[in-house]
Amino acid sequence: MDENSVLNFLRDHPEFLEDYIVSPEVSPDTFERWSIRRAIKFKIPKRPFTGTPMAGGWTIIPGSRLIYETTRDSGNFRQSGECTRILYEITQCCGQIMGTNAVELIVQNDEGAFSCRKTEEGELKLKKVKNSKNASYIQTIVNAANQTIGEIHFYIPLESSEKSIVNVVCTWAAAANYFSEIYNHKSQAGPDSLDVHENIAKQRKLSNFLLDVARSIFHDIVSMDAVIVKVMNFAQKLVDADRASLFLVDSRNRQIYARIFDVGTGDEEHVRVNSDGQKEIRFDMSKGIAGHVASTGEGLNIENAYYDERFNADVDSKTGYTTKTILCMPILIRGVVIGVVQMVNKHNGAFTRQDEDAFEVFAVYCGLALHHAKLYDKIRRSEQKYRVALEVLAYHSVCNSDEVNKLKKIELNNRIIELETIDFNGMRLSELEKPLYAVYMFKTLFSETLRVAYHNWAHGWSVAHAMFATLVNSPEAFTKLESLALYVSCLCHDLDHRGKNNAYMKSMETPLAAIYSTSVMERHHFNQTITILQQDGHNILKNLDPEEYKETLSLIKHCILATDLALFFSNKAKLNVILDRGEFDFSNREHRLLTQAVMMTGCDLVASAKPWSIQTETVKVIFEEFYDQGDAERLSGKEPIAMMDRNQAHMLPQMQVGFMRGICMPCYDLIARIFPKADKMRERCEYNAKKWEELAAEQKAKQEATGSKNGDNDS
Ligand SMILES: Nc1nc2c(ncn2[C@@H]2O[C@@H]3COP(=O)(O)O[C@H]3[C@H]2O)c(=O)[nH]1
Repeated sequence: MDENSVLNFLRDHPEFLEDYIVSPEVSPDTFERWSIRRAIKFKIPKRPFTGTPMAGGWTIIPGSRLIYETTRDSGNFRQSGECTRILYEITQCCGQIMGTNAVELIVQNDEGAFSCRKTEEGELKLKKVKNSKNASYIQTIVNAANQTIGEIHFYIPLESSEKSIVNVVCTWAAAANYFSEIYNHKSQAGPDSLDVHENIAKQRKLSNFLLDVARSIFHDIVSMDAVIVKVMNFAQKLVDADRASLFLVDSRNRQIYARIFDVGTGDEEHVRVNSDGQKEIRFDMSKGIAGHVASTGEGLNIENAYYDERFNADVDSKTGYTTKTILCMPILIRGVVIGVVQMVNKHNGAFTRQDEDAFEVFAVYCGLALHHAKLYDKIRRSEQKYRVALEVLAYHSVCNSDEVNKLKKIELNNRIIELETIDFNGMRLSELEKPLYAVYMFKTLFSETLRVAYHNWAHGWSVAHAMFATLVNSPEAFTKLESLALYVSCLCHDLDHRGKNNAYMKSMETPLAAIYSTSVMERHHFNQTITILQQDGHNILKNLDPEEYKETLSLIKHCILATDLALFFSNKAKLNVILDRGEFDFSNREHRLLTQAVMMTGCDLVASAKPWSIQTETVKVIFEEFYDQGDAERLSGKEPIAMMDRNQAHMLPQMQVGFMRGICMPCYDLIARIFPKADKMRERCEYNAKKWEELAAEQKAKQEATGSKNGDNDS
């Protein structure tokens, strides 16, 4: 058959030709190449956009839905090709919109340009482009890193309006592709853009998390340690570290201590939260990577800790853990380093630049949480102080001097009989008499129950008197300011005492115990002293110059706090050692302060050095107060100590022996070593101690004779 007869046959039998063309004999590539050649040859006019299925069974779905579905599914595509497939679909979409097949996708990568075609099985095949055909119009598609990731070659001329349609579609496609890659942080456009996407995906996770942290800080007001642990835990996972810890700066001692340590070991967050930086992990700021960052305020990324001379290996030796890589950032509040956060041992390799960037953001959030914690504590403390101030105000509301003078002039009988009947006419009382009668009725009803039996003004006076008697007999011992501080401290050392001791304040979680963590009552007494000094007409120190004023206040604080018996034992021990070594020197500031402290205790316990009759009378009221405290403790379900338990009253002499021998005698022995003239107190205390021992012995004998615990016959 010659060429003509073949052509005639094919013309007469079109189905034969079509069957051949659509048979496996002709590959899709060949078919597509033919269709492109045909379009070029005949400049086939564009068919109106009909929305009908095109070659390959691909149906136009208007606009973004197509892009959405393609990019949404891109997450399920294999690593290689999901970007190419999106570009291929977009190319087909653009061809459809332009009503032509004469479009071809060319993808670019490091190896050059490739033409992209679809096989019958729907696989995309890339074929290296040897010589580019002269396309009528080329639409480029770029990624977030502004790199060309593909070109759509049109082999038919496009109007400018058509070009802008194609441009819009491709721009959206690129954006959709970009976000689909970010969401799956995968990319075909080469390592750089992978970094970009990887990093942006991380940033997206980071910003979502930090938003969550901010929400928990400002909305849930959960414990700040919980927030910080949450932040640390996420940071540790984000930078893929094995351990994380938070160190706080103790600027007074130039040390840092672990507030949160070992975050991230095991499933649950194994966290040790030290509210006040207990001993476990604490070291000088001059040591360690943490110390260096805390001192310099600059972050460090250490690849091998043991090769870095700044590294503090002591902690490893304590914990048995081996540190290799460290990422450490300072936490700053208003430019001041308050702590450092540390990530330790990245699971693969060293911490990266991205880890540093992400972690820097975390350091800010840790600072935010810590700052908030401080503010929150401050608010809580000032709230407690406010409550105490209200209590004190209620207790000591001040009336003016004019009212006081008028009230003094009004004489009331010890007992006002007519008040005890309903018929009494209160209307006839003056404005001044009413409060006076109210106080009379209060005292008549409650004076025996509500007054503070021992820690009242009489005690303050007696302690001040003891200090006066000591100072007046040793005038050269202290400076004027020291003597002033000592005397004023004695007067004020138990201001606003409530008849309860520090142990009670703590166990009952009172507002005062919430404000002061140590020497609760003594700090309150000092605070009350300051409050009085700050009231108009009450500042007896106002004539001192600023330096003297400051020195005197500091001495008053030292003296009042020294009346906390818990501090006496260490003061006594230190001073005895100095005296035993013959090193005591009155010109030494430390020695003077210790002497003042022990003198405060000596004056505070002066009842034990008074004549026996006064000692027994005083002890009576002391134990009245103790038993009231014991009753209050029992009411709240707590067992009082024997000394405060009125059911153990028979043990009083025995307890007095313990108190005199264990505390009072050592105190007066020590004072007599420094002030020989004060030996009188020691002698009197020794006498009283012996008297209590006799009473204790009698009590014991009675107990044995009667078999009853308190020696009474009716056991
Ligand atoms: N057992 C006992 N305690 C005393 C005696 N004198 C003072 N105290 C206690 O010693 C404490 C010293 O400090 P405070 O004045 O706060 O409270 C005082 C009492 O609790 C005493 O004679 N016997």
